[in-house]
Amino acid sequence: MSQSQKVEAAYAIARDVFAAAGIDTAVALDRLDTIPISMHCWQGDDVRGFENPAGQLTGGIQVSGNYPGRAGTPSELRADLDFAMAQIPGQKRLNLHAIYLESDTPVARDAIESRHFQNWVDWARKSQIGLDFNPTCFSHPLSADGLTLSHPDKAVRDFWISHCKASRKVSEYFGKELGTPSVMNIWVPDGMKDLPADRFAPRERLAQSLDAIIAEPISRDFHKDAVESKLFGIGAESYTVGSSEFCMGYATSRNILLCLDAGHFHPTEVVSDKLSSVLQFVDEVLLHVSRPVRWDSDHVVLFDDELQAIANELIRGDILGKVNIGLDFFDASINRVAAWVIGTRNMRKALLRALLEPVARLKKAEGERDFTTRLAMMEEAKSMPWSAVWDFYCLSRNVPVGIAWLDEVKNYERNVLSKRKAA
Ligand SMILES: C[C@H](O)[C@H](O)[C@@H](O)C(=O)CO
Ligand SMILES: [Mn+2]
Repeated sequence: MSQSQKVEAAYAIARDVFAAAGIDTAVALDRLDTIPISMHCWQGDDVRGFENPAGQLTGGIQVSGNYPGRAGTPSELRADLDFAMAQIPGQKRLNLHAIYLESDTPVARDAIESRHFQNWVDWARKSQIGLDFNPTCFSHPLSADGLTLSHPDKAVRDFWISHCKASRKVSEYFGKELGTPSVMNIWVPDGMKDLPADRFAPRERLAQSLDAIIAEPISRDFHKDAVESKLFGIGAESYTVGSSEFCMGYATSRNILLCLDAGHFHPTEVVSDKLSSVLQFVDEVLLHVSRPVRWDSDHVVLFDDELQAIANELIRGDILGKVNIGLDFFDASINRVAAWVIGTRNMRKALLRALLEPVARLKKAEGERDFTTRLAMMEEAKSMPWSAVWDFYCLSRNVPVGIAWLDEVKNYERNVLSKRKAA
């Protein structure tokens, strides 16, 4: 029996097991195909971008590791993305930051235009994927004291307001060109290392700046605004201007998207439990699926309990139409392409498992207050043969089955990454 035949035979058995539990695996796989996952460009080059790649990463985030083979040019980054995406089944998008612009001459952040991203748009069109966007409010001299949109100096605030306004235009362009709205997420690092004497004024200024940014209406057919909260950053341990309450209140009152980053909350809080709360008050959410290890460390997403809980919420709550799935991690201690593949395949795998859950039966048991049945079914679902369905999914979507993708990545490392000049 060939490897493919073994995968198909295992799938045939699994399909019958799931059918007996009332689940149609073919329907689940078709649905899985349509769920976009927005991969973040910044895993490929340690959040350097092409504006000033030699500059320092600031804003209280940090990439550690020096694994060889980092993408040093836009073409290298796109080649790495092409390669990574070919190892991952299902619909993908790409999430770009403003510092990934391309220009022969220096471009100030407040002067970025859609033409600086034309190569990305052409690439996305060819790859048949949508683009998402982010203004970059860090790694810049005018963010050096840790404040941007909430800065007390109006000139500094105005600079970042202009950058975010220009970014909205780029985002709108993406949506118009690619026929799928671009979600533009505003995250600012603003905060203070030590106890502030005035917690009010910076938040008041941040709200005013954001109001100025989103003042011009842009059709949601092309562009969607989101704000991302955070608990703390390096150098902003005592106070974060864009806290969870701030962003939740802002997104709710201005009718924009709220971005929930899995690493941006107190250690015992989980994003999976927040979705059903925040969606009572905002009509759309952006997820930054990440993995905090003791702090907002942005480790590669694992196939762990919280990832599964997030995926289960998306399916059990029937909220896929309201939640944009994005990833946010950056690890330079391992092969960066492998990091994308591991994290994104894990997200997709968790979605598959969630789609194979007997949701109707679970809800029925709960409705009848039969919590014994609910718990028993949830536990049995874990050992259902979902992995045979996953292997078949990969096989039928022409991506490597099991760990076969690692051989591909190792070859790519040998033939491409190891020959790179980028330090
Ligand atoms: C690079 C991203 O914009 C950044 O990771 C942001 O989303 C964040 O999570 C900061 O901690
Ligand atoms: Mn994030």
